[in-house]
Amino acid sequence: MRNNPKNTPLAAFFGGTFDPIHYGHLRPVGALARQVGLTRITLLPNNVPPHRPQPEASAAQRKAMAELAVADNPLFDVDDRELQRATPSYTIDTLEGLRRERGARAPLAFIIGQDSLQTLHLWHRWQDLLGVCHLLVCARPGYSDTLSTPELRQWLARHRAQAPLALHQQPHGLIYLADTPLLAISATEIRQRRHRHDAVNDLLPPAVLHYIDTNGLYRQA
Ligand SMILES: Nc1ncnc2c1ncn2[C@@H]1O[C@H](COP(=O)(O)OP(=O)(O)OP(=O)(O)O)[C@@H](O)[C@H]1O
Ligand SMILES: O=C(O)c1ccc[n+]([C@@H]2O[C@H](COP(=O)([O-])O)[C@@H](O)[C@H]2O)c1
Repeated sequence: MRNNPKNTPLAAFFGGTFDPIHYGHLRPVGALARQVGLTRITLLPNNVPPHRPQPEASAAQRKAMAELAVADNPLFDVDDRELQRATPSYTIDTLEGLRRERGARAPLAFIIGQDSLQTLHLWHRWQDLLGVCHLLVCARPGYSDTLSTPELRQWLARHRAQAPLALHQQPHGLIYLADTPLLAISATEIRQRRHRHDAVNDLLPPAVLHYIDTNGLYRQA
């Protein structure tokens, strides 16, 4: 594995449907940034999520909510490249594009929650992901640390990083399971609460809630 001779900072991308973005996204990745020493997390809202029903909010609305959620936080920015493609937002395609832009030696990471790790073997070309990036995994309540298939368990054991330092030294190839706070929040629950006209203000940033209200989002079941 080639190392990182120029000490390029580890770039971390956090993909999601973000329908809508909520504290269950933002708080674990904030803790992850402190643990790993990330100076920038780039949110990557997807256009056509590969393995789930299509979002209720439009791509433009989900992007706008992501931007509002992080407007006051210099740790984050938003990259809308997946919104430019009408085809399914396969993560490997996006990461290969980022790798081409950044060169072979720059350290690159993709952030997922524990639920995504459990189903990673269903992703398009999942076995190629570590050839392009590291995977940083946030804990999520209700999803076990033990992976669902023997294949995934062996793959994790082969690639697991015990400490964050190696993530900065190698350009790709490691999986880091971070000890992040557990937040039992999902976008599904937020949409359902809105459909029932129940409050959601404790679950997402006020600017996002204001946008949801102003645009009448998540009112039709
Ligand atoms: N509460 C949470 N804790 C940790 N990770 C989370 C949490 N919510 C979402 N994630 C992670 O964030 C990424 C994007 O998630 P997504 O936008 O699908 O949110 P979601 O709340 O799971 O949405 P939905 O309920 O619509 O499926 C995924 O990798 C997911 O694992
Ligand atoms: O590449 C794939 O096959 C793939 C399958 C499922 C999810 N993903 C990506 O994983 C991220 C989290 O997905 P989701 O559905 O939980 O929002 C988001 O960036 C998706 O585009 C990617």
